[in-house]
Amino acid sequence: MALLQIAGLSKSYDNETKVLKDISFNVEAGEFVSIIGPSGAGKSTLLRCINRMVSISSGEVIFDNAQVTSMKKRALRQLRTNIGMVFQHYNLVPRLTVIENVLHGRFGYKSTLQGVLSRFTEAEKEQAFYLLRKLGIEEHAYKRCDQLSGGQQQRVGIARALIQDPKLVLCDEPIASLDPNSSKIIMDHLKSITSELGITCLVNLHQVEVAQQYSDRIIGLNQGEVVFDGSNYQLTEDKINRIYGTQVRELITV
Ligand SMILES: Nc1ncnc2c1ncn2[C@@H]1O[C@H](COP(=O)(O)OP(=O)(O)OP(=O)(O)O)[C@@H](O)[C@H]1O
Repeated sequence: MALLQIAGLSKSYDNETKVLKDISFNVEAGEFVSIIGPSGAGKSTLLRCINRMVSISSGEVIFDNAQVTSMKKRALRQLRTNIGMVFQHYNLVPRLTVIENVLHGRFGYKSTLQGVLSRFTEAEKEQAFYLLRKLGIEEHAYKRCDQLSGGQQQRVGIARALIQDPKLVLCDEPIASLDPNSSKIIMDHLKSITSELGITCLVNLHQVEVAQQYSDRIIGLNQGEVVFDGSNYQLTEDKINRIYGTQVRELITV
């Protein structure tokens, strides 16, 4: 069975306008899937429905055989432990050190008291350093996060997601705030999460060509609907036009 199954998913924030309309697709374990589409197409909302950061208006999201749509508190906590999230603006605690931010990824496994006291095991600390080494930022472990560049901060965000030991990592425009060099470093790391660690990745992207370069599969959203679902080779100019409408030329040449 697919790791993630989405069937007939619709979302409205105001009970009037549907931001997502009858979305259906599956993601297999070990896939690297990009979601592309113009601004406002519903890409972030879709990711937020998957980990229930927003409620689902109708339809089904099934993750790892569990029905996400109806999950209550305890089940949601478990879900979010299994799903790591990487954000455009990193969502780190700026005044805390890199290593502290990474260890925050373990909070889902702790009791409230352990969390408040920041009690982490030696194995968790070793794993945090291992991940920082893998991501090439171990030397910054004791620096405050706000002393790091954007690209370095995003690598901290990736380490924090990975230390959760997730089955799926959701990335919401992970390179939208980064220069081309840092973007490449981040995309290479995200790709290796799937190719080396076997963790499934679902990545929202603005840049078509980045999606084409890195993805096993691309899903195109337009006005809340899936208008393309296929491989890079199937994403012809016609299909890109269907996804972006008239904005296509501008976006492709960015
Ligand atoms: N919390 C919210 N409350 C009300 N409307 C929202 C909320 N979040 C998003 N929307 C609306 O839902 C629609 C889809 O937004 P969403 O952020 O999911 O699109 P997106 O494809 O990720 O866009 P972008 O690429 O610009 O981030 C937009 O019209 C947006 O204004």
